[in-house]
Parts: sequence; structure tokens; C-alpha cells
Amino acid sequence: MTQTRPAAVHVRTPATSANLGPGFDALGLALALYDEVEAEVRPDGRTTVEVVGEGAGEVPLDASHLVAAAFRAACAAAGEEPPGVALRCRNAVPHGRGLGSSASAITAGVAAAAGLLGWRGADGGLDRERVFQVAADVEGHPDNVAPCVFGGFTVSWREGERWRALPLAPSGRLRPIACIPRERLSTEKARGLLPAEVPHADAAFTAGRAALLTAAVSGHPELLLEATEDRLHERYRRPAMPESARLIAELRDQEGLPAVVSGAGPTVLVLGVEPENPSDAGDAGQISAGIADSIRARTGTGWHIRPLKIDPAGVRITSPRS
Ligand SMILES: Nc1ncnc2c1ncn2[C@@H]1O[C@H](COP(=O)(O)OP(=O)(O)O)[C@@H](O)[C@H]1O
Ligand SMILES: N[C@@H](CCOP(=O)(O)O)C(=O)O
Repeated sequence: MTQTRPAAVHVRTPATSANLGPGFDALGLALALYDEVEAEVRPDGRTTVEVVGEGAGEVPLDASHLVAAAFRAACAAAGEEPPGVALRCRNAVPHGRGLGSSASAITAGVAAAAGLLGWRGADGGLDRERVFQVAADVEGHPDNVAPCVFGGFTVSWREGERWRALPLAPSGRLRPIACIPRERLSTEKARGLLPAEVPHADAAFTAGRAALLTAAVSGHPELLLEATEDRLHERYRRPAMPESARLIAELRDQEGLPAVVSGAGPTVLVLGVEPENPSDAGDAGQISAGIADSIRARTGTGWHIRPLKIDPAGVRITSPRS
């Protein structure tokens, strides 16, 4: 039976916070802050791009636009000539802040192509595994793309020629808070600050903390302060984000909060934790609001302090009118 391909799709991709301290290039969390792309086949074969929200007036509007480039990469991976496409982007994920905007854009482009080309998984829905492979190839590291595609908390790695991802259920008590400064830092520049080699003792320390972190995020959030200690990347990136480094040190040392560099920075991610019995410390939901207020008192108005839910489902694809 031949399947007709849709002429248009609507894609929604979440922001992501990678590393979470010691899980460099491996751990990531999907956050309920979304970019949206409507992709419609153009019979004239041209590619057009419209952008509102984050990046409007800054990102290119031609075929070099990251969503358009990822769309073409997906078509090429499928051995198909890319159709002309109109891409209408509505962005909420801030650029160059360490909240995975590039992974969000890349995943959106690949998922849009997947929708228009009819990539279906075993359950009849979007073939997420295939989207993940192509998107991670384009991004070059899997730790943002994995939660962006699968949602929740993910461990990701490379095995031979393939990218792998293991989605794990995060503790229901986790309340992430993104502390977003005005300044930007490109991931490329932040990766350039990392040394080629690190002392064995630092590698061993960080491996232990990363292992602890998977347990802490999954079900032992009371261990998060120790579990988020890192010696592989944050210290080398401090000179490029002194204010973020200062805020992290204050939150960790003075308030005992698990604060980390989100992705390559300069956003600071705080992993707030609801008490096991919320009635012990006020109503559920009050904790992150209280932490956010105390962070605002430290940062002043130059920062945007945003409590965010964890996105449980990853990239979502629908028909444009649903
Ligand atoms: N939605 C988007 N549309 C087009 N380009 C984007 C989009 N999101 C990110 N980009 C590109 O990626 C860059 C940011 O990527 P990166 O340096 O990896 O930072 P991060 O992923 O932490 O936000 C932007 O400056 C822009 O060039
Ligand atoms: N592991 C990467 C994560 C980059 O995340 P981003 O949100 O800054 O793109 C790194 O630390 O370089």
C-alpha cells in the first residue's frame, strides 16, 4: 500500500541542559521551553525561512539557516532530493546560552524532514531513533540531541558508527531553575577552552560523580550536591563566564544548592528538589519559586531566573492545524 506524504508538518522541540556537572557530552535533561517550526512543501522547489522570537533578525534566512541545513542533511541521509520547503520558526530557546538552541534547531529540521518523508517507527509514530542518529551527526555530540528527541533525562554515548541513548525517568521531585544571563558564549568557543588532556585523578573523580549523578537524578535527589561536582570542563570555562562561576560558587557554598554550568554556559542550572513530603516545607511548587526569588536577590535584574518543568516526551510532531 502506498502512503501519501503530508504536505506540511508542525514540529516542537524542547530546550535542553547538557552535562549537569560531571556528565560532559553524556548526560542531558529536556526542559519545557520550546521552539516550534511549521514546515510546508513548496512546489516551486525554493527554501524560505521566517523567524519570530529568539534569533529573529540575527540568524540567516536562506538555506544556511540551521533548521534548513538539518532538513537537507536528513533528506541526504535518506538518499532523497530535498523538496523546496517553507520554514516558519517561532523560537523560545535563547541562543548561545547553554540551553541547547542548536540541538533544538537541528532536531526540528531533521524531524520536519522525517515528517514530510514519512519516517515511521515500530509504533507507527515518528521514528525517533532515526531522527536521533541524523541530528547527533549534525550536532557532533549527543548530550543535547538525546533529551531533545526522547525527552526527560538521558544518558548518551557513541558506539562504533552509531549514537546511543538511554532515557531514564527523572525523579518527580526535581525542579530545575535556569538562571540565564544576558551574555552569550558559543559552544564552539567554550569547547575550545578545554585541554586535550586532564590529570587521571580528575578523570577518576568525575567518572565517580557522573555515575552517582545518574542515580541522584533518577531517584536520590538528596545526593545532587555531591553528584554535580565536576573537574572535566567547568573550571576550564570559568574565565569565559566569571559571573556564572561566581553565582555557582555562592549557590553551592552558601545555600547548598546543586548549581552547575548548563551545557557550555553561561546559563546556570539549579536542580531544586521538592521535599519527599511537600507538607513538611510548604506546598509543592513553592520550593522552586522560593529558590528563584533568593537567586534573583543575588543576581539583580541582569539575569532571567526561570523555573522550568522537565519535558517528558521530547520532539513532538503534529499536523499544522492540530
Ligand atoms: N532556532 C535556530 N534557528 C537558526 N539557528 C539557530 C537556532 N538556534 C541556534 N542557532 C544557531 O546556533 C547558535 C547557537 O548555538 P550554540 O553556540 O551551540 O549555543 P546553544 O546551543 O548553547 O544555544 C546560534 O548563534 C545560531 O547560529
Ligand atoms: N557537552 C557540550 C554541551 C553543549 O551544550 P550547549 O547547550 O551549550 O550547546 C559541551 O559542554 O560542550
